[in-house]
Amino acid sequence: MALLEVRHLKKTYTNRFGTNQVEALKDVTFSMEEGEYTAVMGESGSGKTTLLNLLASFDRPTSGDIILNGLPFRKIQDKDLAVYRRKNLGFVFQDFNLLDTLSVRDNIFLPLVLAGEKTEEMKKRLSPLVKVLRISDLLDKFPYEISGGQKQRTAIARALITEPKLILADEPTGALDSRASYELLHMFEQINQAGQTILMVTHSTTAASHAKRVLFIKDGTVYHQIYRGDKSRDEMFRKISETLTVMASGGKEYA
Ligand SMILES: Nc1ncnc2c1ncn2[C@@H]1O[C@H](COP(=O)(O)OP(=O)(O)OP(=O)(O)O)[C@@H](O)[C@H]1O
Repeated sequence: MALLEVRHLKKTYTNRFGTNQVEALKDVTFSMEEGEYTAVMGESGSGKTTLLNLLASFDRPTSGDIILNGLPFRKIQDKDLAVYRRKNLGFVFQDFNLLDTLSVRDNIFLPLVLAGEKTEEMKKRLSPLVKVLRISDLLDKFPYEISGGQKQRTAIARALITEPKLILADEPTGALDSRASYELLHMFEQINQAGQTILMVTHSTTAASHAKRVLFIKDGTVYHQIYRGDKSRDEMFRKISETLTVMASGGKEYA
């Protein structure tokens, strides 16, 4: 059984008066096995954020299904969604979303505090994580005292500490310089090699070339996908660039 199944997902936004409709997702179907690392790419307005919001259970689809670990989101009541999300999903955003009033340590602990986890368990999970992410020395600092790359690594620790089934990353390198981006992508690869399933939305061909698979969204549907297989990263980068060029020029080739 796949870890994540997305079936015929459709999302139509309607304005308040019901006079204007935008079909952001028309019919998106794909699945992800446990341990996969998938990047989602597509032009601006193609529906990537919409897809991520639905996968994050921040919004409900117009029709279609999202099934994580055998449980359709449809069956989860609105009042239970926040707890479900906290237990099963980890989030890494472009702008880190750390709280400036909390130390690095407390930012990382936050989802476990909200879940009522015991202090002992929180500490046990923290130490291996911060070692891998190289933020052990920063735990008593505050977000405004650390660099962008360090903030993003803190955000990754916060996402991983709940041991989520799936990490959803929205443009995680978007606010980082090239060195910090490289470090983050390297870290994602390490985390993935350790078994973590990751889905990352990105505009960056470099970022996507680190993933094991790239899904291309165009006009609200899955237009094409590339598997890394035994391709080198350079080769993967070239394939992604070619696909983006074909897509931008009307995209008949794969349609
Ligand atoms: N809340 C909303 N209400 C109405 N239309 C929306 C809403 N959110 C998105 N849309 C429309 O749905 C379509 C898909 O938007 P979406 O934000 O998912 O694209 P995207 O691929 O993430 O774009 P970008 O790369 O620029 O972030 C666009 O036409 C957008 O204008």
